[in-house]
Amino acid sequence: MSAASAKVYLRETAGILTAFFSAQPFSIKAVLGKLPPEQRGNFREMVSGAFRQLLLLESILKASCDRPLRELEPFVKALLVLSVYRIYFLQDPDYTVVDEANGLCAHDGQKSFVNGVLRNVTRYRKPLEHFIYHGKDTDRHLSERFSVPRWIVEELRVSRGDYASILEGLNQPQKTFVRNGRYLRRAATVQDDLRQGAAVISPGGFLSVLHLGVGSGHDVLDMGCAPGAKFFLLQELDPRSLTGCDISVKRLGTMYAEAERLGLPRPHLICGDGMSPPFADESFDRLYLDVPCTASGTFTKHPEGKFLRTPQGLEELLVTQRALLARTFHLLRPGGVLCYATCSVFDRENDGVVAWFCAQESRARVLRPSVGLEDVDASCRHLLADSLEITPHGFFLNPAAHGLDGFYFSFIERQQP
Ligand SMILES: C[S@@+](CC[C@H](N)C(=O)[O-])C[C@H]1O[C@@H](n2cnc3c(N)ncnc32)[C@H](O)[C@@H]1O
Repeated sequence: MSAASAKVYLRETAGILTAFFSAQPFSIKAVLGKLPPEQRGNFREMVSGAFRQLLLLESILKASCDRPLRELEPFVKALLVLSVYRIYFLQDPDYTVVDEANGLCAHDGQKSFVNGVLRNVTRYRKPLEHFIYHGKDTDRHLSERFSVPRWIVEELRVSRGDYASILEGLNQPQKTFVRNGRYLRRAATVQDDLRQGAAVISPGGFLSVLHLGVGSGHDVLDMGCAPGAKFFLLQELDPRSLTGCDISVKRLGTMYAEAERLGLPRPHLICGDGMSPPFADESFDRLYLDVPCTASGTFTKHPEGKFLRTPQGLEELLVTQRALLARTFHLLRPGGVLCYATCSVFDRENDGVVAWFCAQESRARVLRPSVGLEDVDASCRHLLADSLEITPHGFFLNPAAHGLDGFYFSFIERQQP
């Protein structure tokens, strides 16, 4: 790759980090869309890697910088974080990193400051372990080791004995899965897989849809359906009717082209709010409810999410999740089944919501179908087998075992009166 083209993805990565440090909105997806295809992999690696290790990178920088990091211009901080990531995690040659950081500086003042800090980083280089706290405060140690805000460590610790392993699993690069029809396998090269008609889906999403018990005589609703990973698998199961509903017209809009790409009939989609659903009660036999959540199970894929979520945001989501479950349950016919799903690893968003709901709705009963893996390619079946846990109210794809996306699902039947 030429030096000039190398700079494009570096500049874009620095741009994303600058926006983040300035508390401005940013879109990694939008940048991916405008980069030439051959630069996307480098950009993705760089931006995900920097967010994955952010707290550790900041610790390294603090040791080499004579000013508090919060006083640095966001762009300069971004450039330094990125450079330290390249030096420590990509083992890029020091001189290339310094040279390319220089090339992105706006003026000589920036250049000499960046040079000075990076000179300290490389001259007094110490192993990564040196920058991690190793004292008695385990939460602090884990927060620094896995570069995750402390509140996330605490949220996991209160409900999961294996919280350290989950944090480790979530800090790995993503493993992508795709399906062809109703068959799941590891992606080879995602772009090639997509060209050949595969669809990306998380292992947990795949298993939850297949075990909802959709039959040819069923009317099915997918609430919170966009952009459609589970919807299109539901469509493959060929129910009597399938309706997708989502509050976001923009997200719904992408689903028609995706159906066409997959060779499926034009989907029946309705823009509506699950809090006041545009359907009569008792209209459906099966309901897939993919609620908005912290998406903490997808920090492997979107490590920036670790820093965008907040404890306050989690509390608000819990209120929404309970309300959506309570409201949509009435859309089921007696004997119907709802799948409550999240891509969260926080127990309060998962079993916590289902337990709360079952305690106040006498007609709700948790079902425990046996979740088989026969539709999963033999070469990766063990990954799912090791990761799938039965919880008090549902099933949990645990990232601890192999770094798969965390996912939770529970099947709740509306009992006959
Ligand atoms: C986890 S995402 C769904 C992912 C989707 N099921 C899939 O498999 O591709 C949650 C979705 O819920 C939608 N949503 C959030 N609040 C909603 C509400 N009150 N009513 C309906 N949809 C809502 C969001 O727009 C978002 O598309």
